Amino acid sequence: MDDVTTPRLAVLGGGVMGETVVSAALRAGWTDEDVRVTERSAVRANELSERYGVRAADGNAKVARWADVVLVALKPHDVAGVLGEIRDVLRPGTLVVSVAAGLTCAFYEARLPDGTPVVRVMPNTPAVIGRGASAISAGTHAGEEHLAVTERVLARTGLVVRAPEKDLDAVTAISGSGPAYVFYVIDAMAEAGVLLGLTRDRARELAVATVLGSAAMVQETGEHPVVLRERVSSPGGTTVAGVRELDAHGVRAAFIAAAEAARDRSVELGAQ
Ligand SMILES: NC(=O)C1=CN([C@@H]2O[C@H](COP(=O)(O)OP(=O)(O)OC[C@H]3O[C@@H](n4cnc5c(N)ncnc54)[C@H](OP(=O)(O)O)[C@@H]3O)[C@@H](O)[C@H]2O)C=CC1
Ligand SMILES: O=C(O)[C@@H]1CCC=N1
Repeated sequence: MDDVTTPRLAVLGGGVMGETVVSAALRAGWTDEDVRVTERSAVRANELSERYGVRAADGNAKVARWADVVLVALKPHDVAGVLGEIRDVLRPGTLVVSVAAGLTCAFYEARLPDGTPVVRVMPNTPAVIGRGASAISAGTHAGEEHLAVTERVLARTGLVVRAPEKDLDAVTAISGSGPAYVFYVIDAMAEAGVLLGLTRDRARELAVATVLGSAAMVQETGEHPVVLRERVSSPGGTTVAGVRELDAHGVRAAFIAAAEAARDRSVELGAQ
């Protein structure tokens, strides 16, 4: 594997995240000849093949032998079995990239040939529209070139940051699972609008635009969210009345508890 040619990319598991990676790699310059995906279900394999023009008919071992980069997008409890299928066919130097929640680089290194470079990634689903946030960490045998290749694969998914592996369970809790929290907030705001008499479509349109605009405002102004919140809150006005209810209902504490629970679950998934 080198940095100049496009490495052959095998995605093991063509579910939500596997498909996201396939589509991002194709947008980043990989041709459909240079990407293969594996799937348990033939129906799903056909669907991916028709949608992206990539080969999806082979098993994990055949595809892993062919690849320069093997990206594991299986559910965490399926990974150990598949590593058993591919460990004896990997060519020396093949990079293994994992997006599986909780599973450490050491988990892979213990199940793959000595010296296998491993990079652990925690992406999120907005990657599918190029607006994701991912953190990547190198395993014991992965160096700068392996991180760089991983960044090339993820180049069209959105933000990609490098992080020490000890942070990855926290990253999983915040940005990995985070889109679900934000979708939850959007749904709750829209539902509130319906309660107050807006049509469902209008309420959702306003909730989405408000979340998008507010996130963009934090990013573009560089201001602290508290400062921006205070700027919305006119003295004696509507916003302080609303925010007082969020405090009274423990919404901040609920977000912290959600993040801790997600972090703990990530640690638990990695302890198999
Ligand atoms: N969804 C998300 O937002 C994120 C997910 N991740 C991680 O990505 C990984 C995949 O998650 P996600 O895409 O949501 O899950 P999915 O269930 O959608 O994808 C996994 C896919 O792998 C298939 N599969 C199972 N066993 C095999 C096998 N032996 N060979 C080939 N394919 C197989 C599954 O088929 P079948 O359904 O038939 O079992 C399924 O289609 C997880 O480890 C998760 O932690 C990370 C960040 C975000
Ligand atoms: O829910 C999960 O386990 C995966 C990992 C982060 C987002 N989805």
